[in-house]
Amino acid sequence: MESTCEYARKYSKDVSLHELRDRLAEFAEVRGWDQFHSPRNLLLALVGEVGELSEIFQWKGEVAKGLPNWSSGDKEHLEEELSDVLLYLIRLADVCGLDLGQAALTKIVKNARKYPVAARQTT
Ligand SMILES: Nc1ccn([C@H]2C[C@H](O)[C@@H](COP(=O)(O)OP(=O)(O)OP(=O)(O)O)O2)c(=O)n1
Repeated sequence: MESTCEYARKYSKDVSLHELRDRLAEFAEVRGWDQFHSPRNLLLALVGEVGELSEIFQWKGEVAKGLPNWSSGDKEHLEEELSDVLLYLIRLADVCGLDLGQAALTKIVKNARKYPVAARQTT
C-alpha cells in the first residue's frame, strides 16, 4: 500500500477530474460503500464538509491572499477540507451520471455570454 505522500507525489502533476472520479469510485466499491453513496447522502456529506471548511475561516476577519500568516498546520487543514468538498462534489456528479468537467466547461462558456467583457474605464 503506497503512503499518503507517495500517492500525492504520483498524482501531483496533471490531476484530472476523471482520475479523481475513478479513484473515488474504487474507494467506495472496495469498502462496500456504494449503497451509502446515494445522491442525497453525498449532498449532505458535501454540505457538512463545506461547514468544516467555513469553520477554518470563522471569526478570523479578512484573510490575505496566499495566507501569509498561517502556519503550515493551518494550511494543511485547509487543504484537507477543500479536498473533502471537491471529492464529495466529484462523487456526487458521478453517481448522478454527470461529467462534471464537461459541465463546468460548458458553464464557463455560458457565464462568458451572460457577462461579456466590458471596455475597461480609463480616467
Ligand atoms: N461514507 C464516506 C465517508 C468518507 N468518505 C471520504 C470522502 C471524504 O474525503 C472523507 C470524509 O471523511 P470523514 O467523514 O472522516 O471526514 P473528515 O476527514 O473531515 O474527518 P473529521 O470530520 O473527523 O474531521 O472520506 C467517503 O467517501 N464516504
